[in-house]
Amino acid sequence: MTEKLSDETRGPLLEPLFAAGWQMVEGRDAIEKTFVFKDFVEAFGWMARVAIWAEKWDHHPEWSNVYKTVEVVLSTHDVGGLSALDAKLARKMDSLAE
Ligand SMILES: C[C@H](O)[C@H](O)[C@H]1CNC2=NC(N)=NC(=O)C2=N1
Repeated sequence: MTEKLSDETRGPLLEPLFAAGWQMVEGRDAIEKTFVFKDFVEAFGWMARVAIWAEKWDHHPEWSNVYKTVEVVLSTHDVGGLSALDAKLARKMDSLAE
């Protein structure tokens, strides 16, 4: 069952993501990161690969794409804030962008 991150669990899960360029969304329990790729094909290819994992895990990003830039916000709507699924999807996004 998905649960909102507790005070004890959020530090260890989120600190590595902050070090990797993620940050808290102002006024919301959500994380955001802007990914910039070489061109549109790279950006959209990455989105397609992420989408397969998102669907597999039934956990979907809020994102927008303009040419080679993808702005991502992750939060768990079912719990009204961050859950471990957001950290898991963020790590997958980072590894697929490498
Ligand atoms: C019914 C379905 O499983 C839920 O609505 C899933 C789908 N994808 C989701 N994605 C995200 N980011 N948060 C959710 O709470 C969520 N819930």
